[in-house]
Amino acid sequence: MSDRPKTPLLDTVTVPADIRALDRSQLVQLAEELRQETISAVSVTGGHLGAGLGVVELTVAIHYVFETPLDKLVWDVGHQAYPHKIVTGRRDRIRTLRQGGGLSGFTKRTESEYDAFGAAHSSTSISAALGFAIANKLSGDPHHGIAVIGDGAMSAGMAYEAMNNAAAAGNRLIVILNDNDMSIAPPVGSLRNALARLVSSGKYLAPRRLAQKLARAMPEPLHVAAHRMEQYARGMFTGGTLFDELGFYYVGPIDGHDVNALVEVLENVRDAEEGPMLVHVVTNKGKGYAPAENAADKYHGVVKFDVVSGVQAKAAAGAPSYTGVFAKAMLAEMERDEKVVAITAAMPSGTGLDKVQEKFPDRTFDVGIAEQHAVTFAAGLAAEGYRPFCAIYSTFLQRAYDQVVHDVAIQNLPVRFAMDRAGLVGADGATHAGSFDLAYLCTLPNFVVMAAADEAELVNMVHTMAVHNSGPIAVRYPRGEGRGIELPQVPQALEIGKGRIVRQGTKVAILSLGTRLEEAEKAAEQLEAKGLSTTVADLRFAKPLDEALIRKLLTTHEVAVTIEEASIGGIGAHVLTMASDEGLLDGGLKIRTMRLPDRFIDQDKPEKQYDEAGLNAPQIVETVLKALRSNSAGIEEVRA
Ligand SMILES: Cc1ncc(C[n+]2csc(CCOP(=O)(O)OP(=O)(O)O)c2C)c(N)n1
Ligand SMILES: CC(=O)[C@@H](O)[C@H](O)COP(=O)(O)O
Ligand SMILES: [Mg+2]
Repeated sequence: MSDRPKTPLLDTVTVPADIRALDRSQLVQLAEELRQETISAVSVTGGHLGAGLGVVELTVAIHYVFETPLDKLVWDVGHQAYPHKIVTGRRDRIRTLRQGGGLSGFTKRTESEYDAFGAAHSSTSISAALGFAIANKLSGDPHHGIAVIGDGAMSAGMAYEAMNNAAAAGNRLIVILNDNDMSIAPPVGSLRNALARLVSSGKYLAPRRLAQKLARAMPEPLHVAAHRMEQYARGMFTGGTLFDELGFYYVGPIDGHDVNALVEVLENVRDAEEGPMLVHVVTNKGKGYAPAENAADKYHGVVKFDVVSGVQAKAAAGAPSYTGVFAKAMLAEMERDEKVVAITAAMPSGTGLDKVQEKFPDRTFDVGIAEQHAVTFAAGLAAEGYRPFCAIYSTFLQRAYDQVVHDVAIQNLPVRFAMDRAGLVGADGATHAGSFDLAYLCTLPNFVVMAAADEAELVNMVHTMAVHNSGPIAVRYPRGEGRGIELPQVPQALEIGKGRIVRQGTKVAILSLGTRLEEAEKAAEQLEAKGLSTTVADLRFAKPLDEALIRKLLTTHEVAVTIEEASIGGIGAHVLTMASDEGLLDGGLKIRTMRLPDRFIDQDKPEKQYDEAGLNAPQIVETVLKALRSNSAGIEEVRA
């Protein structure tokens, strides 16, 4: 248990009104105590640390200047909101972060009135804050919509869609750009250079401040001319024009760790008649905690750690992660075929492509937080004969669905999709669960969709994708470790649409897709022990179905159960559709589908989440027994 820091001033703060009751001269101390409390809390919970440490002063200044929760504060991604949670009535629960029944690791409307908008997927904050701003303008409410968005999140198109529409909000919309020159990895693209120019032009603030003072001192007609001069002053000296052209009044760059400077600027911005405003603050990710500041990733995501040394708890040496196996398989494919290229959307380490980038820097592309662009960029590469792998988490690929349909499926272009984090993901909770990729991909003509049941399967599936060049193909695999089984030395290309029997029985058939196979095999053991001979099949392909295998299983067993770690609309739905189309249900077959429930599952340990989802061995056994007890009407007969 890490010793709690001494926080005499923070102890007097429960909600932001308590901050606003303080003297401004006390804010520096408050910020430091808030930083120490954040470090202490995350040392026992793990989670996102660096981003939160970078916005401690900003959090204090925003809640000091603005009348939250009446002013609506929207944190982009929300991973930096732990200090915000501590000063908005949740300090007593901050050590339950990202745990079952505890606080979410992101902002969440149902958790607090101070969480104006839920987040976790990036770059939504300006759109949401604009919604609040326009609502206030329409209702005559003088309060603001405030978006705090990072430089990484600013690389997503959605941010520009929102800014393009923002002028209508006038002074009700305030965007605070938190520029720490970091995404999860260093940021990419031209925006980074534009922001760097802004930051390096520190002298800029003086001329504009001078122009402002002039503008205010002049009578009306000259005031307009001076205002225009002030606008040009901005354009002349900095890239602030980027935001000016989008209709924002650019203010910055400001030292994001100088709480007094922040308060002064935010008070001016709050009271400005002009708008929308964009305040550019410059911060350090991991600020105030040396192990984070000195880490390459600035402690973006950490497990429990020792506060004094910063050393993170070592996970017991287990099986290689699916991500690591994927990266290794990608390296082999890129060695073998120079046409194979790899694309990530700001997740090089999360997808394992950082390892690939080291070896093949010219054939590995980090496009920033831009999944839509990533997919169509890959489609362009495929159209030109390359073999692009888009490595995008299942949940983040949701953002690029139209590009998947319109640019890839309809044109039948051979883009490969490596969908990591498929299924339930544990501490990140519902926003990051990869629940829907089977539903959203298996409806698409031309697509081949696979699910790896273990890490050996994943190696063969990556190879299958590399050599499959006649249309789009996707593989899904979960977060975390594999089963610790031997990997194929020479990967084998799988026959498209062919599943496999992993255990032969006669009475019960379990049709598994993906890594629930392990639970299916356990369930088969338990059923055999009850005298119920059980077949287990790994379908491997969600699309195209192995119709011959499925037909055989459904016509030679009394009970059939499908199981997948995916929402409704996955393999179960497709097997039932095939079975009903072919009349395989007419002969009294008892078939049940097991899938994720039709609700969002909050953060918890993955095994607990799968228990809650009803997808573990005991629940498979129970499903089979209930089916056996049911009569022809499907009604469970109660034993006398
Ligand atoms: C659509 C989407 N893609 C990817 C991610 C993964 N992700 C979480 S935080 C982050 C980096 C955000 O960088 P920035 O906005 O600069 O915030 P910082 O961590 O630097 O404070 C990324 C890529 C995400 N949350 N949402
Ligand atoms: C905040 C965010 O979206 C990412 O940092 C995400 O939490 C990473 O997830 P993994 O830890 O599964 O890579
Ligand atoms: Mg950043």
